[in-house]
Amino acid sequence: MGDEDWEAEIIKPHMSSYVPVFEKDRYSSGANGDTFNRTPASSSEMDDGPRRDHFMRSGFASGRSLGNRDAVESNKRETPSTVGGFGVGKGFGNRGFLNNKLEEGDSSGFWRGYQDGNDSEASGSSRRGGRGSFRGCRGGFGLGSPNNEFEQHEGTQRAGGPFGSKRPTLSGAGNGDTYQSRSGSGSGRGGYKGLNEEVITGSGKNSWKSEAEGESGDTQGPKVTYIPPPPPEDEDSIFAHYQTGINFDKYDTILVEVSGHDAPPAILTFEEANLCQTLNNNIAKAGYTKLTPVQKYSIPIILAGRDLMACAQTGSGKTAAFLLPILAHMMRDGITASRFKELQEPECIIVAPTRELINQIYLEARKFSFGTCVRAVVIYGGTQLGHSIRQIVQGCNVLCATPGRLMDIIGKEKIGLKQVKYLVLDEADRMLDMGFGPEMKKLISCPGMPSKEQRQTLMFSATFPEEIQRLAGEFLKSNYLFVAVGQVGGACRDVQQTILQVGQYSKREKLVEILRNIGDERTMVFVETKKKADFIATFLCQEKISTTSIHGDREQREREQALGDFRCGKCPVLVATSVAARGLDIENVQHVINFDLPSAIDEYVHRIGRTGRCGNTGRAVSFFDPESDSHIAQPLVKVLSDAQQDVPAWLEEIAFSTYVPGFSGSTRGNVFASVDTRKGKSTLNTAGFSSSQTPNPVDDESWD
Ligand SMILES: Nc1ncnc2c1ncn2[C@@H]1O[C@H](COP(=O)(O)OP(=O)(O)OP(=O)(O)O)[C@@H](O)[C@H]1O
Repeated sequence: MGDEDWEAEIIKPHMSSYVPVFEKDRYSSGANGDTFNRTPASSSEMDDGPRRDHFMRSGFASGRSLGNRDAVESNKRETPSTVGGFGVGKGFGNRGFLNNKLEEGDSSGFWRGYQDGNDSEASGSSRRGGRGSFRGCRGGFGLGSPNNEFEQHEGTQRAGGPFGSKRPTLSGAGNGDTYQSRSGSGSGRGGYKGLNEEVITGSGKNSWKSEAEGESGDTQGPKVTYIPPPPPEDEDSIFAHYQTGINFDKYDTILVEVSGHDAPPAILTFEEANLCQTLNNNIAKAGYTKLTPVQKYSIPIILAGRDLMACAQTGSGKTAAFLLPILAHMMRDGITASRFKELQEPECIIVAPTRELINQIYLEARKFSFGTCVRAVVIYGGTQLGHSIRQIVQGCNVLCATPGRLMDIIGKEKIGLKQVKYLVLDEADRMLDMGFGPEMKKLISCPGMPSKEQRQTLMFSATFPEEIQRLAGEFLKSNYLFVAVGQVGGACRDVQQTILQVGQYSKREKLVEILRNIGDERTMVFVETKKKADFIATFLCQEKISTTSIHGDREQREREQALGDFRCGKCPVLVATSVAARGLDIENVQHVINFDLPSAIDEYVHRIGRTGRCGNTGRAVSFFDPESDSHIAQPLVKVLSDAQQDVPAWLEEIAFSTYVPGFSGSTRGNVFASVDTRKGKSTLNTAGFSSSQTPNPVDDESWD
C-alpha cells in the first residue's frame, strides 16, 4: 500500500473516535499534534461513570479498539484505524485481550489489563515476532503477519494514536515534511537500538541494529524526512540561562579527588584559566561567574592536554567543563574558519547517547563559541540524513553526534577523522556499555581516526561503574587522570529523596494525588516502558493534568515538541522513559517521580538528577513496589544514606533481607569515596545493577 493510500485511510472516519479527546485543531492541522493537551469532548465524557469505564469508552480507548473480537477483525480489515486514537488496537485492558492469551478478564481490570499486557511485552518472544513483522512492513502497522491477536493489537497500537509513536504524520508540520507513513520505520526504528528495543531479551542487548543502516537507505525502510527547526539565532536566546540556586556555593565544600600522575593544580576562578577574551565574554553572558568543582579540576587538566575521566554529580556543570578548554585550545591553535567542503574534518567530536542530549550539548557549544570562527554542528537520528549532511558540508569544527548518525555520516565520507584532536564521550558509562560500546569501538578504529596517543579523549558522567572504567582504558592514554567530585555514582544532595511503598495497582491513584498537590510545578514522571509512558500520559490527560510524553517510539518531531511543551511550561508534566534520564537540563524541574523504579541504581541517580540542578533544590519521589523492586533496595539505601536522606525503616528491612549478589557497599556513613579502578575497589559498588552488567529486561528505549 502506498503512502497515499495510508493517508486516505488516515483521514477516514476513524478520526472521529480520536478527535473528541484531543485538541481537534492541533491534531487535524497535523502541525502540532504532538502534545497531549487534551480537551475532553464534553464534561459528560469525562465524568461519565467510573473512571475505568470512562477511560475505556472515551477518546483514545473508544471501545472499538481495545479489544473485542470485532475490533480485532476491524483492525485486520482497516489497518489505519490506528489513527483513530491511542487505544485503537492498543489492547490495554480487559476486553482487549479477551481473545488472546493475555486476557485479564473482568471489566474492572483496565489497569491490570494494561499491566499484563506490559508484562507480556517483557516476556519477549511474542513481542519479537511482532516486531519482525512490523519492521519489515512499511506502513504495515505490524499487520503484515501478526503471530497472534496480541501482536495484531500491538502493531496497530504502535502506529496508532497521538501517543502511539509511529503514527503516520499528517502533512503541514511546518518543516516542509509531507505525510509519510512512518509506522514501519517507526517500530523498527523508533527503538532503533535493539539494545533498548522491545526485543527485550537479554540477548537483545547485543542484537541492536544501527540506526545508521536504516537511514542511509542501506537497508529497506522508509526515509526519515524530519528536519528539526533551526534554533533561534538571536543573542538573547543563545545566552538564555537559568539562575544558579541557593546551594551553588555549597559546591565548594564537596570533596574532590584527582588520581593519576602529575595532575595540574585546580584553578579557582575563570580568570586563572587564561581563556581568550571572546570566550570570557561568552562565559559572562552565559551568567557563569564562579566555577563548579568539576570545572575547577577538569579545565586545567584538559588545558594541559591530558586525557580525563571525570565523575561529578548531576547538574554540576560537566558540559562546560569539557567545552571551555576544548574551545580555548582551538582558539589558541588558530583554527581555520570552516568553509564549504564535501568532506569536513572536525577537530572535535562529541558523542552522547540521546538525541535530545546531544542537541543540548550542541547549543552549549554554539553558545560558548559565539563570535569565534569555530563552527559547531549537531547530527542525530530521527532526522533527515540529507539535513545532517547539509549542516556538515557548510563547515564543521565541533561535531556533536549520536553514535548511529555519526557512523552513518562517516560511512558516507562526509566526515574525515584525521584532524580529530578531541574525542568526548558524555554520559561515558552509557556510551561504553553493551549498547553503544561496540559503536564506540568502531569509531576509534575507523580509518583515519588518530590513535589514543595522538588525540585527547575525555569522558564525563555522574556514574562510572567499575567495569565500565576498565573498558574505558581502551580509549584513554594509560596516564589519564580521574577526577571524582564527591561520591562517585552518588545522588545530588540538593535533591530531597522520598521513597514510598506503593503497590502497582495503587500507583496511578498516588500519582494523581501527588500531582494535584504539586500543582503547576514542572514534574518528570519516569516509567519503565514506552507503552506505559503513553498510557500514563493519556491517563493523566484524562485526569485533566496537562501532560506530554517522551520515549523512543515517538517520532523525533513529537519528542522535540514534547520537550518544548514541557520546557515552556505548556505541559508541566512530562512522562518519560529512560531516554530522558540522562543529561537533560531543563529549567525549573522541581519534581521527579519514579512511577516505576529503574532496575539499575545508576539509572536512578541520573533520573533524579533532572531536578536539583546547579545549586537549585528539587524533590524526587519514588514508588517502591516490594513485589518488583526489592533487588534495588540495597543500593537505594546506600544512595539515600550517602546523600544524607532519610531511609525508611521498611526499606532497610527489605534491603537487608534481600540477597544481592555482588553488592558490597556499606550503607552508612560513607562521605567520600574515590573509585578510580586503578586504585582498587569501589565503595559504591553497583555490581549487579549497572547497566553494563545487568541487561534491563524492560529497557526498551530508543536513544540514538
Ligand atoms: N559555572 C557555572 N555557573 C553557572 N551556571 C553553570 C555553571 N556551570 C554550569 N552551569 C549551568 O548548570 C546547568 C547544569 O549544567 P550541565 O548540564 O553541564 O550539568 P551536568 O553536570 O552535565 O549534568 P548531568 O550529569 O545531568 O548531565 C546548566 O544549565 C549550565 O548552564
